[in-house]
Amino acid sequence: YPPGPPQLPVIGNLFDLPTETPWIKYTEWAQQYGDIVSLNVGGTVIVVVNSVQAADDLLDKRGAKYIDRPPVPFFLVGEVHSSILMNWSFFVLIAPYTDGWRARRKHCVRGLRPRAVQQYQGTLTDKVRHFLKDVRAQPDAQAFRTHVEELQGAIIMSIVYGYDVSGPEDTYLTVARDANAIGQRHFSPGDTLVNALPFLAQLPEWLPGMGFHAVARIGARLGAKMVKDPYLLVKSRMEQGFARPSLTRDCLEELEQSGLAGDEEAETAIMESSGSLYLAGADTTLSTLTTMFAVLALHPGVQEKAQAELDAVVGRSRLPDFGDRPRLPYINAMCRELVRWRPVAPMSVPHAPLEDDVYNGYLIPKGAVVLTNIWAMMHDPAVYPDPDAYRPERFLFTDGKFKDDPRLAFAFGFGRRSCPANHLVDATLFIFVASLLSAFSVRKAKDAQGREIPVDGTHGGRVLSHPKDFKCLIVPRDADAEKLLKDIPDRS
Ligand code: HEM
Repeated sequence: YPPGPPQLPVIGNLFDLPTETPWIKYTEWAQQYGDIVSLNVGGTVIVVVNSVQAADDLLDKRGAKYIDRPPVPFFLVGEVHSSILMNWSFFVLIAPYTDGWRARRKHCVRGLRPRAVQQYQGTLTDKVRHFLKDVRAQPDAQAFRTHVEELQGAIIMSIVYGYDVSGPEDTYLTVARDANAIGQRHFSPGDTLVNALPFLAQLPEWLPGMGFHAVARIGARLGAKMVKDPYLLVKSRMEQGFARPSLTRDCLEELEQSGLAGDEEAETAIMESSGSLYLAGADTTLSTLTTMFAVLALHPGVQEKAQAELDAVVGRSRLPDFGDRPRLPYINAMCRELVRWRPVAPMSVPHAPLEDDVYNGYLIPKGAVVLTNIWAMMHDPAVYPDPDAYRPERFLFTDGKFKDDPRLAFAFGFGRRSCPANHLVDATLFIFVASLLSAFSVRKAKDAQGREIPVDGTHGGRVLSHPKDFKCLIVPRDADAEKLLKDIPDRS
């Protein structure tokens, strides 16, 4: 196996396994042991891939081998374990490599490809403008997080189902949010014991510590509802002839054109791939967008440069749109630097090899848990000097033109399980940052004595990274900005 920290008999590295911000410890091990590090936890081999070269060699070039996911017992069903917990086999992100996963992934990729995302630019712009209006109405120092949460929910429901959520208590949104909360709390082995020791699922429920069964039942019910209800809404709207364009509608129309309308298996694949997207996209988007507020509060100079660019290109009499994008290199560079600075999935999502593999003389056994250390790749000082500094200039040429960096695609993973939503995230980030800074300035909040409250730019988390709680002030830039905000039409 690849080198790694020393192991104890039987339990191996059980007590070495980092739980909070594991990417920091994994990066330290990478410095000590090299590009590929291995651990052993009670017989399961964990392989951490720390460099772009090794990740590319293994997960991309040998992608067919690394296409599987290790099981997440709390989420899965009888084929893998003899007991049934949440039964979220619909969830593309965690699904094992099967024909069912392939069909579901195909819809996600198709529905989120660049041409499809272009079709959603109007929706993204509208939703972000409503968000600006919400912030103006309730500029409280911590409420921005709630507004961002509502924004990401509104974007996903609109793109996936052509459905406008009615507000934070919207029925469809509430079900998705509650299901997601259970999913996020039970994903990693450190979150739920049954993930580390799957045999526990077979013990009687009345035993102490078996409370996870009851939670799994709630998760199962919510998951089924989240997948089915909005899908049936789209179907009924299509029958009545007024379904708005959406990922689900497009997939169903394509099915019809290929003569497969009514095919239960094909329709289920569409329903389940759509139902996966809130789970995969909600917290990732939330973390990324809220981090931008920390960046702005911490870097007033960056904010000023961005606003100067917006004023020169867009002016003060309208809000920006996607047509402005090619002339806003600094805003584009800010978005790229955000993805690099605080990668939201720092250890990606584990892959699992379908068969034994050998790399540089080391064995990576079938069924190992293969983690990709995206954090180390995005913070490699040889590529990004002073990596913990937020510096958009990394992505600009000396003449100020935008300098793209293909390495940033790796923030969305590698190989055949890579994130299908990278174009959507890119578009969302751009319109979000450009619109926000046209209307508002973000500053550190002040305490009762008028002293600035420090903003902690570091992140916490286990699987996803998220900014630690912080406060900030979001104030309209001036009278022009107030007018722009007032002119945003109310939600229809
Ligand atoms: C900043 C935002 C996001 C980041 C950084 C991100 C990153 C990732 C990463 C690292 C993976 C695992 C890749 C791998 O296994 O190699 C992934 C998978 C996935 N992401 Fe994202 N993601 C983001 C937002 C979204 C959004 C908004 C959606 C949906 C609308 C989404 C849908 C998915 C899906 C469906 C998968 C599973 C793919 C599969 O297993 O075949 N992601 N994402």
